[in-house]
Amino acid sequence: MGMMGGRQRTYTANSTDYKLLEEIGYGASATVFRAIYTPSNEVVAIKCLDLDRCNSNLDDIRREAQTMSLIDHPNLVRAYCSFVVERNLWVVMPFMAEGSCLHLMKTAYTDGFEEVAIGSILKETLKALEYLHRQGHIHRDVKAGNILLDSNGSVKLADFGVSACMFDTGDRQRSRNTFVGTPCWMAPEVLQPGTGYNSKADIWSFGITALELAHGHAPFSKYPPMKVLLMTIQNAPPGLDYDRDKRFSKSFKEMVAMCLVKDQAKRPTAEKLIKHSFFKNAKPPEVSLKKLFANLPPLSHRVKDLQLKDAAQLALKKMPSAEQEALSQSEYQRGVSAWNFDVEDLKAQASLVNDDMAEMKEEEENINSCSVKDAFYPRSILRNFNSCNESSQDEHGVGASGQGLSQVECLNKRGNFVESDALKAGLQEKTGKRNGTSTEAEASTSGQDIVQGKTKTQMPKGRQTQSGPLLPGIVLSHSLSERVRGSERFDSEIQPSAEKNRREARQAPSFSGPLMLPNRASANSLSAPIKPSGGFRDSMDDKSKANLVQIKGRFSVTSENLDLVKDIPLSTVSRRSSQNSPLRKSASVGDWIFDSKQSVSQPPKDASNTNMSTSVLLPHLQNLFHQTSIQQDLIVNLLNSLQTADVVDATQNGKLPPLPRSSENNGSAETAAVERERLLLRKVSELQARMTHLTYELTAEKLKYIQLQEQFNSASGQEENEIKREENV
Ligand SMILES: Nc1ncnc2c1ncn2[C@@H]1O[C@H](COP(=O)(O)OP(=O)(O)OP(=O)(O)O)[C@@H](O)[C@H]1O
Repeated sequence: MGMMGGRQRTYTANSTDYKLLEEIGYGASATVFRAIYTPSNEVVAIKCLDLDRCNSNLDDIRREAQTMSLIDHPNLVRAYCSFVVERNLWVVMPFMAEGSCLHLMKTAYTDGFEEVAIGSILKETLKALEYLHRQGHIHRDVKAGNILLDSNGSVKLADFGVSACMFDTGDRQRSRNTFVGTPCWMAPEVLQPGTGYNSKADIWSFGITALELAHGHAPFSKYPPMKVLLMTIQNAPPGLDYDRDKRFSKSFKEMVAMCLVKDQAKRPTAEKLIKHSFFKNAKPPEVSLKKLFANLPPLSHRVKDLQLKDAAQLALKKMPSAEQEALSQSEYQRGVSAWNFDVEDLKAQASLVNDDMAEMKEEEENINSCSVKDAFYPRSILRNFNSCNESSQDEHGVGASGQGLSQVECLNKRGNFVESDALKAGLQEKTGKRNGTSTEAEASTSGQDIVQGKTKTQMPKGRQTQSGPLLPGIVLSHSLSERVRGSERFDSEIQPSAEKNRREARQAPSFSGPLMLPNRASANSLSAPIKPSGGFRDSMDDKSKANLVQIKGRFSVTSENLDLVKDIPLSTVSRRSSQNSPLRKSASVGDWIFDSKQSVSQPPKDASNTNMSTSVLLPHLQNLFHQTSIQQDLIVNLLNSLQTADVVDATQNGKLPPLPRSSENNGSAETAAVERERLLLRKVSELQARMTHLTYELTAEKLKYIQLQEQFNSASGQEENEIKREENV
């Protein structure tokens, strides 16, 4: 049983005493529900943390839970009690009817709040920080998502999941050299391992939160975590812009600038900051904040709307990029061909696809960066657990106990992704009632949403309601290996879709991949290496494989669209015939080489078969004749162009020594002239050799042509004879 601070109201650690109502929020590792505590009929909030997704030292969880239950401040959300239900930890807290500032902004204030409201929110938050810091704690996750509002306008800072005790020593002190929190809000010194940090890290996050409340989003929030990390370390600190943010006062801008100083030593303490003129003028929250939610639907409706939005975005993210590409192209075509398109709509759709593809990359990067991050910083996202502990209600024992808030390592962004994925899985997954209890549990989220006293019956017998105070024995009763197995099981249950997504993303064509050419010479790229195949082409269907030469941006360019025969008059040669031609382009040198085996020693089988009817043979031979004459022309053209181009090239490339300009250096001029002559001679002999080679090819082609003519003549003679014979008969 837990008590409400030092006051008399108590809360039992028994899940059957709580009726879960609708979902009111969700985060990386937890889902929060509105609930009724039946013994007193009081509305509370219950945060259900999935223990399988938290990978922490359970002793730390217990210590942290004990410590957190001792925190008591009007601007801090404290836990009434906590207990384990199935594989979840339930944390019972006061219900904050208007949810988080982040939710509120997403719902109705996408461009941020007015300065008056911001002033009140920040002042209350700063009071909470001042208290925490005085108690020796660092919150480490100050952000709009963790600032909760009640309908009377009161403001409370929540989620101590990543908080740490400044008085920690030894291992726990060292652990403050780890990466904890959400990158956008994290101070430079937190992002640089080894630097060490203190409560001033919260002041930086507080400054970022101020910008978040002012603009509706945190600076750099569109970028992937690793980029945010680098930008925070390398760039000048973000701030309110004197031109763009004209609507904000000088004192607000000044206060933000004080918080966002890179050198932590130069940042003010919470105690000092609260004395700033910006806060002196701040209005009481009940005056300035109530009107923010005056005309809004209840929190549960807002949360549902946001979930739908998130789900739609996720669905788009899951769409393989090829489909997105197709969608994008079809949208483009539809828009362009209809001529009645709404430009704004098109732009929005295009940007949606674009953004989303960027986000998909981001997602991928997040996954990668998380593993990188985890390698650098063993603790990524940490969460808070709180326990009710009847025997530890000493209000002042926080620092004295020396037990700092533990760090509870949880799954990273991937977990976040899975969480969103798991939304579909329903309430039972989130509340520790997974096995065969879905119907009842789901019913609890619909309609009037009340799960009257069903929680107990929903528990599987074997592990039913391990409720009671959060003590090591209880938590540890799930042995670590069991939890690891559980974690694996969970991963395998939920991950396939996430994994599939990632696989799909990986298998999707790389838009920045190399330029792939079809397996034949492209006449306008004489020096380009020809790749007969490529990974990229493998992912395409055969038809597009044959034609695809480049994919860039959102639209693929196919060879159909390209004039491949710009420089040399190959356009008359049919593609197929040029492919089968004995003349092919050498990939390495760009020379035309002659496959004499194919052309001379292996006369066409069809042609050698004199029994074949002339009507079949004739078009074939005509075609060959046509090809051969084209090839003859081609060789002559090529020869001519080579003879001139090579000399010009050689001079331009500086292979030949320049002729001396003055008569002063006669000796050196003579040497240069000799050298030049020598090089020219070599060039001439090279050209001669090439010419001989080409002449050989030409002769071979001529020979082939004569052979074909002979075959043609004999075939037509035979046919004539046959016709005559038939006539005679
Ligand atoms: N006591 C409460 N009353 C009302 N809403 C709450 C309460 N606690 C949490 N919420 C809502 O639930 C959301 C998620 O809660 P919380 O931040 O504790 O989860 P989390 O998993 O730690 O998330 P994150 O990792 O994003 O911080 C909050 O942003 C808020 O909207």
